[in-house]
Amino acid sequence: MRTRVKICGFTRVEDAVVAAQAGVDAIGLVFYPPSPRHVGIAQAQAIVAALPAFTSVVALFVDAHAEQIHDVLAQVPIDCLQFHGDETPAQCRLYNKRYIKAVRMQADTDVGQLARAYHDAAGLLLDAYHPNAKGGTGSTFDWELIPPHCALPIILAGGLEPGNAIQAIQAVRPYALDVSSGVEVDKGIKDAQKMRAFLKEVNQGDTIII
Ligand SMILES: O=C(O)c1ccccc1NCC(=O)[C@H](O)[C@H](O)COP(=O)(O)O
Repeated sequence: MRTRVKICGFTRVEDAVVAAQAGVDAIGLVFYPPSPRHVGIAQAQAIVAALPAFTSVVALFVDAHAEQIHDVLAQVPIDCLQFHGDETPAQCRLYNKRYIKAVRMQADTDVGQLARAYHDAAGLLLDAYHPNAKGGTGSTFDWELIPPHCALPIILAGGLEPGNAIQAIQAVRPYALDVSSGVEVDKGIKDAQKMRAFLKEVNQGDTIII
């Protein structure tokens, strides 16, 4: 099975269009005001309206109030939610939407236990831990912490870039890769060449494995 790619943290229509043309599977929109990649409703609507069919839209939240999430869902066509905070399984299930639970990996993180707790998630996104940031840090983590088998699709994130995508695919064999900082010129500003290079590398990685 080919490795899917989500590029996260778009703030500009033109960047999302380039990503879609290059073959990205999903784009991520950050609805978390402290993030430099945060988008408002109008900007999110403009980005989604510019996308072709079959490019999924993932909306990312960090411990958001339910009203904020309902507000986004009512106004922006979202395919999937992504929770990056301390949301419980019950909170993730409130919206009748497919969801991804993000986990910031530490030495004692029990991925198997999390997969059981969030058993109805569409995937577990495994990201680097940082004491002061919830995501989008550009840091990798020790991929040895990921168990070889998991009941949920694994979405590998954290410090990916053109240059380590093949290595990531070979080491982890994830369902998908998720990248943000590694394809940017600045936070929220994507680099067309880096996005294309990343997607090309993932295709190469899949070819090597097959
Ligand atoms: O991107 C952000 O600013 C962000 C802020 C708060 C929580 C999550 C955030 N991003 C989540 C993502 O899905 C990123 O793509 C993921 O953390 C990987 O980021 P990076 O290491 O920069 O590739």
